[in-house]
Amino acid sequence: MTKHRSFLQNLIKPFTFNSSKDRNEVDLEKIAAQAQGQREFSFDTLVAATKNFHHTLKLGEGGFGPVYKGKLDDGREIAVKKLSQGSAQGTKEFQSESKLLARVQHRNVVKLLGYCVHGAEKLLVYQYVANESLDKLLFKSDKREFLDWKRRYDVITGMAKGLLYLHEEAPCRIIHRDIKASNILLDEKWVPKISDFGMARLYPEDETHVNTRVAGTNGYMAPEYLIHGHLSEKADVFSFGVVVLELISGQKNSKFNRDPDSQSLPEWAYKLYKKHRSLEIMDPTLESSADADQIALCIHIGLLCVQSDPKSRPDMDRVVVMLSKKHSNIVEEPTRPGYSGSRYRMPRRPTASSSASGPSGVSSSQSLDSSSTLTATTSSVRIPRLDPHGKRPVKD
Ligand SMILES: Nc1ncnc2c1ncn2[C@@H]1O[C@H](COP(=O)(O)OP(=O)(O)OP(=O)(O)O)[C@@H](O)[C@H]1O
Repeated sequence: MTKHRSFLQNLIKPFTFNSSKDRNEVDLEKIAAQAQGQREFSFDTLVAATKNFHHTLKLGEGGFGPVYKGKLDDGREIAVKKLSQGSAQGTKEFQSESKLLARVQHRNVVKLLGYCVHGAEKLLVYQYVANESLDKLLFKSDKREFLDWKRRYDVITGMAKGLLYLHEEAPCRIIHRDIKASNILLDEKWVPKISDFGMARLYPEDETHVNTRVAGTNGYMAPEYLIHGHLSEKADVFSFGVVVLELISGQKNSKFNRDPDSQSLPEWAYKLYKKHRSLEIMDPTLESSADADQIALCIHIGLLCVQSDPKSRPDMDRVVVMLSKKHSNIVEEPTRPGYSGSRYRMPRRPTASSSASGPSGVSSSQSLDSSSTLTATTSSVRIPRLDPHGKRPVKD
């Protein structure tokens, strides 16, 4: 029996602690709990950090609300997003989703430091990313030269790795839903960081918001999401492909006008690809830094990503593998690109009563025909009218 007991004690030994170790254990738990608690910021902390949300600290305003720059007492710079009230989520869900999203950690994804709930207000606190967003660099002629080919290639590979992480490796499955040049931020070392991730989880079934963003993000939306609301990782793959083609051409898809015979940047790139002239889409400012093989490879990958049929598009895992190749010796051949909503405007007609898109809501019906152009059908998708910036429904 004694023998038996000492055997048991030996067995348990590694799992028992003396009193000082016990204390350490308690301390560690406390620290962990505090760290966890830090994910919840008090409103006062954010008021102090942003000088009461001073207008001079406003970084901009997106579809989810205004974003302010701030500085915490410990010196960390932050970006605070005040969410618009449209969230369908209650406080509890918002808190648990935000906690989960705060565990998302990747070099190519903006870090969510935490959140704050103050009465009806909900706020998200991000790490501050010093350089501008990709759209501000790429589509402004005086800034484009900062983006030589190496930097653009690094943005492409970084975005691909960040998206792969969100789709397959993060603590929860994250479809971004809004990959576009303005949601790629560059840090002081030009490392690309995907911002605004997790909005599909925080605004899960908010039709109004989804529709606002569908309309507000013309040029990047996968056709099946734009038209039928089908959201999957492949919708992100499509948007990624558009950004790749924008990075190479310096052309904004939603304002595409380089070729009167092409409705969009992907279509233009596809036509040239078919004639073995794909390099002609290259931004002239890249001439001195270009690596022709790498650019051809990226155009090929971009075209695979923007294919009309989501099933034909590669997943991000495959994209990362393809990007690591030296030459464009990929076996997959791209088929026609899907239409991403840049040139076609659906005929608008006012709805009788539209709680989803507000009094100005319009109902349009669309589908893709075999060549991926928009045609009218009886299925209904609500598309609100846009303001000149394409962000919000316009009140009639
Ligand atoms: N973490 C951050 N660090 C630095 N600037 C940021 C950060 N997050 C957002 N910004 C800036 O704040 C502004 C608003 O960003 P936000 O993502 O809300 O909107 P957007 O990308 O312009 O539009 P949308 O809501 O349609 O995506 C942008 O200029 C963006 O560059």
